Amino acid sequence: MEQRNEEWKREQSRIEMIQQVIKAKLEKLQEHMGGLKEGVIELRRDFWKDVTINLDHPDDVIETFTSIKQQAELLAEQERNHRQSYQKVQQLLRLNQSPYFGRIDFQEEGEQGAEQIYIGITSLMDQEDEDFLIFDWRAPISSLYYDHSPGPASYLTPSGEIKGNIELKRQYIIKGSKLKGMFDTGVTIGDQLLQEVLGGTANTQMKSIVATIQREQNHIIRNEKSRYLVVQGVAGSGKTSAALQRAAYLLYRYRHTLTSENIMLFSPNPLFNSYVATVLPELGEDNMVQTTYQQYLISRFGKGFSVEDSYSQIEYTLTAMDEPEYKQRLEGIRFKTSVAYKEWIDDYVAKLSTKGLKFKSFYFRGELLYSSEEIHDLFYSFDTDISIPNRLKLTSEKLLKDLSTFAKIEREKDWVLEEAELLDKEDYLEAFHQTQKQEEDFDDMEQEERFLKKRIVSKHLKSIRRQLKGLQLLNIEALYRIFLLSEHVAGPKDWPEIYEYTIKQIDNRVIPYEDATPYLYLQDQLEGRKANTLIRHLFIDEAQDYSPFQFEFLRQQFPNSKMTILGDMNQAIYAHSIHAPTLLNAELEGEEKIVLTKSYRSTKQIVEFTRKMIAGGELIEPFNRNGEEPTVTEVDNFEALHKGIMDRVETLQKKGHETIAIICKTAVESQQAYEQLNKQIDVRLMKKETNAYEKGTIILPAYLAKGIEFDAVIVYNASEQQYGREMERNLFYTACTRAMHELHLYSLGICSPFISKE
Ligand SMILES: Nc1ncnc2c1ncn2[C@@H]1O[C@H](COP(=O)(O)OP(=O)(O)OP(=O)(O)O)[C@@H](O)[C@H]1O
Repeated sequence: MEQRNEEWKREQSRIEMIQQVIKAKLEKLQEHMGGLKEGVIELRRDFWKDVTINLDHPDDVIETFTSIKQQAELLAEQERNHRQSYQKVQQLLRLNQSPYFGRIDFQEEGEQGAEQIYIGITSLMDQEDEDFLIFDWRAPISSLYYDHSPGPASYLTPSGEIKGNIELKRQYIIKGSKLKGMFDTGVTIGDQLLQEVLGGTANTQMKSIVATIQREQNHIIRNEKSRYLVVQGVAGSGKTSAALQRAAYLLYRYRHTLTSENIMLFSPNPLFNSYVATVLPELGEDNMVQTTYQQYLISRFGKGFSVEDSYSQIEYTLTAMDEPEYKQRLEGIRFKTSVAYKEWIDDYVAKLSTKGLKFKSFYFRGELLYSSEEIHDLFYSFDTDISIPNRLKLTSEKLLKDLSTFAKIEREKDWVLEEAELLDKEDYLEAFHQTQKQEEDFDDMEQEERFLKKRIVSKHLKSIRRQLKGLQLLNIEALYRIFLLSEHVAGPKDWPEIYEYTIKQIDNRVIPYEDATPYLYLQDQLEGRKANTLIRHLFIDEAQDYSPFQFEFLRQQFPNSKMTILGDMNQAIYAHSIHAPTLLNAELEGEEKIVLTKSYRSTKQIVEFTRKMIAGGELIEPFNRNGEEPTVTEVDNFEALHKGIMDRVETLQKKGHETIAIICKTAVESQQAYEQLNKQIDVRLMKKETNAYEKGTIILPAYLAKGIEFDAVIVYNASEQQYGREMERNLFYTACTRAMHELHLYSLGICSPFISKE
């Protein structure tokens, strides 16, 4: 005890020493920044004073230009300096609150004595900038802390492996610069600390887990070799957490070549996007680019079509079982997301190389300029060995050349002069300015008129030019329609009904969700891929929801990206992904697979209850945190259902649970539940457009709860009727696994067969 007290005092005084260092560094930085700020202000104010402007001779112009450039560079440099110092201040302030969370004493082979390595969210040097007082958690040596227990250990550095012995491994809880807890740990990273973290209340924003990263998660975070890193992890195993810390790791590891703009996250919905958006800033990094697949599709389609959203598709598959075309729609969804459908498109594209492409016609002021037949003939006049996109390029180039000649002739026509007379004052003014810029010695009036005529014709040709330059010559919609109707090798039995449904939707300017990817894929095959080369690392969360076709599409869109693909087959909830191949189980060349089986989110009782709902669930290992047994209550009318739920909400609130989710199967059910419950308790309804939520009691459909967690979950109606079909199993499992501390199920009539009666 005595010894422990001594240790405690020693650690507390080290924290105080660190505080002193931080204080001194902050003072120095603030002084420096004050100077910088004044410098920037002064530079901005006197910018023009310090440049000599002389435009009399070409030499003077060059000199003036150089002088402005130098001044601008100086200003940019000072501003950059200021920004960097500001970031340093932020980091120091963060460190001041909680300087580190871990320590290892490492005796390196061949060295005298063990070195004490303190680990925090960022590094700190001593006053003299000679030794590290704190190591960044992402530094090579810090991996010792995550990967090893006391005893022989090694870590990798860019110049090779370093071996040695860990003599001590310690964890700290430091709040407001005070030591609140200290544990010497064994095999896993601080069961005790993890207990404490996981036992806390749910947050409306995800938290970073750097202090308690587990060994298997550390492998995901630090993996650098694989082109595709695929993580199959059970519900609550920390996939999303690992992904976010991995992004922070990559930004650190490749800090000279990679920025947050080069990393992109595809997440399941906007709500999830905002839920995870604070993790990277908490770690002192800028957030990465975040999107959803739906947003990506919409950005590609533009205004021409409205793209059915994935949730409308789910709502349909979960509610429309009694409709006559239901079976065919489902069959259509499964087929159109498969690789077989992609192969149909590939065959079609191959045929189009020699004949059959449909082109747009282009009109100028209501009159036909280029007919689709004319463009067709021009296109097929080029050698068929040249790819379709390249022939489109040649066709466009030729048309653009013709267009210039056409424009010159058109400028002399009467309509142009007539239109010129109707121009605004601004147009004239601009024409005047343009004329002033010309060096030729023309009559000004003549110049002005020429300029105006050119401008008028250009304005009318702008849209045509843009389309030609963008190689948008093809009528993709017509081609997709023809494709649907053409002869194919064996496909689904009800193909005619399936394509008729699609055509009906397209007639109404709607692209069914299952057709959106194939449509764009066809377009890209023909027009050439619009590859995004800025993104170097792509994270795909909830990867079980992506079909093999969608993945192929993404791979083409991001050809230079490495990918981290994370998901859980048991949470596949789309009609195309249930018991079907998805991105998660695809065989990818250059992939590495990591399986996570331990669940951290929920109590042991909840994990033991939910794992019986799925095949292979016995492999899921709960983290040892105890709580109450989940409950199942069967009632025989809605009144009793609502009464039971309301009483439960009250009890949960009294116990101090802050986020309580009443999870329904669909949006329709959520709306009905809301209308009933809202009359008596304070609840909020979450819809697909919702992109943030606050603490309190909320009602939402299961598919919107994906990826998120709550203190307590109440399943609104866990009856056999609602969750009885095989395709509803995963949705049910997903809903139940959102609970951290308590799970309660209410059922109108007999409860779902997915609940084990043992
Ligand atoms: N090493 C860890 N230390 C502390 N908390 C952790 C750790 N790993 C996971 N958690 C916590 O467990 C919960 C679940 O993590 P996360 O959401 O990342 O899991 P997931 O695998 O993406 O879950 P799901 O697939 O069910 O959405 C979160 O509250 C997270 O903070």
